[in-house]
Amino acid sequence: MAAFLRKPLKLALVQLASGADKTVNLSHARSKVLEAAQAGARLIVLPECFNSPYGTQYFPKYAETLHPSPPTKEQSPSYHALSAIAAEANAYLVGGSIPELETSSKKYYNTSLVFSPSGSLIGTHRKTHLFDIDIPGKISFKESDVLSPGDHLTVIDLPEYGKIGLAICYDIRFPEAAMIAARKGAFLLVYPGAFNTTTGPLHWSLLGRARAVDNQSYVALCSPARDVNASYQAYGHTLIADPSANILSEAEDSETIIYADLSDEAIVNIRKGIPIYTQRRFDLYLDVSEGQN
Ligand SMILES: NC(=O)CC(=O)C(=O)O
Repeated sequence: MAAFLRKPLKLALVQLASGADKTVNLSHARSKVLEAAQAGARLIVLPECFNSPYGTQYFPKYAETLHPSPPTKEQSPSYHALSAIAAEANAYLVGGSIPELETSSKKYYNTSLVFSPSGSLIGTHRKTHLFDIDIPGKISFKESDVLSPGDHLTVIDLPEYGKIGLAICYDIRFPEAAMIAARKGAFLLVYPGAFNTTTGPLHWSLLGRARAVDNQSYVALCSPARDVNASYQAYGHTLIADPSANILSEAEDSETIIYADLSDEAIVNIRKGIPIYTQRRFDLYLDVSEGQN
């Protein structure tokens, strides 16, 4: 079996505490990413909306322009900060996500930027499934009031290590995208995400483990730390699941960094033991949208 992960990798997920001040958030992200790099992490992940509070009322205020790429520092301070932080840390950096304004279409997106250890942008993902839910008496949220959905699935090659699938938060509820990334060879599925205190206890860990067991890949879910004064309270519980769906590490709800050592053997062994990869009947479910009314 070909290697999915070419050499062992220490992964760090930063459960960052962010506030209203973007400049402070960026400099705080820098110090936590450098701390993770100092501990040996070579792939470091920040949470969804890591440089702002999370909420539809905040997206326009905090949005940055990313095109044409590279943007100027005025257009996107976060782009330049993340690029510099990745280079200083000498690590791959999944820059959580930030609200993006595409000036040509005047559309807003929830966008993740990924940088190499030299500080080059190597991938982006715009959240493809928007968080529009209504659970009476608990939580109503409608990202689509402000945001537009991205229209691409994202797999990024980290040259020394292999491929990662990248998606954002609500995207995890759609197993098709995860399976496509895994079948393209991703050893890890990364989700910066901000579940809340209603859906988090119900589904966060379940979905992380489900995507791991479906795909026999590592899964990383990276949340902001909970801010009890915020209008939207993130669940926290940043976690890393292995390809057998064991939770290798899980945070509580306050700021912290969690780590895991990822190896190719863990992927190869579970795929040998429970060989669903070769047992799949794609002849029976070529087009899963067929059942749609
Ligand atoms: N915030 C999200 O995008 C998703 C979420 O909280 C959920 O799916 O639950």
